[in-house]
Amino acid sequence: MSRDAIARRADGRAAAAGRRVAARVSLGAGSLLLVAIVTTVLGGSPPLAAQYVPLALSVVVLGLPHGAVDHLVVPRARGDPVTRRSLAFVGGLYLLLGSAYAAGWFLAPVAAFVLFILVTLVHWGQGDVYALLAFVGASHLETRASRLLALVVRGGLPMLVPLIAFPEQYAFVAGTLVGLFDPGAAAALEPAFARPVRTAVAIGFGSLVALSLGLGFGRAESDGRGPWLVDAAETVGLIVYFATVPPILAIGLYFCFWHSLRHILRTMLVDPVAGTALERGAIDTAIRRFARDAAPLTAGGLLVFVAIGLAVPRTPATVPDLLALYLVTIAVLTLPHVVVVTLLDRIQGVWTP
Ligand SMILES: CC1=C(/C=C/C(C)=C/C=C/C(C)=C/C=O)C(C)(C)CCC1
Ligand SMILES: [Fe+2]
Repeated sequence: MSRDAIARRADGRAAAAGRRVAARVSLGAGSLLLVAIVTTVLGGSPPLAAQYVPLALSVVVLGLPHGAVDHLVVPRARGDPVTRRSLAFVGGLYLLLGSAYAAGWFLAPVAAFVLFILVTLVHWGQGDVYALLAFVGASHLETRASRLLALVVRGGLPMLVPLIAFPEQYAFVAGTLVGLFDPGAAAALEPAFARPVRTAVAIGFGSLVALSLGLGFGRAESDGRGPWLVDAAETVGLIVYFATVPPILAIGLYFCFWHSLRHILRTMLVDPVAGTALERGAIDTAIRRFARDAAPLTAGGLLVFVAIGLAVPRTPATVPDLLALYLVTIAVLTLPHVVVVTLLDRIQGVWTP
């Protein structure tokens, strides 16, 4: 075997070792959500003040930082150096898309909110499709159509199950976001929370979940149903989770310990320094490297939070208002983040089986 071929094989083994560590970390953190289910079922809903804690923590822990390495991931995934040009591209993307969408919140807050839910559905779904392929080895998602269906299912879990199970809290949070810009406008969303709409969503989305898991079961090799079983267990687990844990708490924990953690592991795997550390199981080294990379633009994200807070017509004063302001900040930052992650998907062949 040539020296190149030996190096490639060693590379492949190392990458597989890194993905195994990522799989273990993400599954371990996922079981935190199980704890939240058990606590809620046994002890009832935690007090409202406590429900805000994970979202508040996500400002500095996992949540906001997960997108703060967007300026580094594309060149790293390509094996290219980070250049002034690549930085300017991501900077320009954030400036253009972010400010256009921020303007949209002022001009048409109801439409901006609906777009936020749709973008989150797509983005959280795309993140899970990557994790299913790279961490779980989901060979049952072998066609692009099956991956698209998995995207809708995985993204629909956090965005649609709370709508079906907790319409009042959903409407309340929607009202605070829209109300930051136009207190009278939130009434336009009311029909979305009516029982017939929720029933239709439950039937439609439930059918998609059944279709996705059913087709996957048919495609999974009979000798290796493991990845399908993980997919099915995660899907059912997340349905139970979002149907029982109150949504502000449920989404706060999910954002940190599911979506952001999985994406952070993905960014570590494309980074030579953090990736090598993960392969050796040196998770602390990988975390320190990530924290250093993400710190400056996490602070940048906080500036966006302050800027939007100063610009909204009514100064946010209550905890729900601050949460609304934070979610609008996330919305504005997420749109360009989705473009970066979609580029990453392309480089990593997530949509080209
Ligand atoms: C908190 C919360 C909601 C919305 C949260 C959203 C939409 C979060 C999006 C986060 C993103 C896009 C993070 C980036 O990866 C709902 C569903 C209205 C229900 C009530 C609680
Ligand atoms: Fe993300």
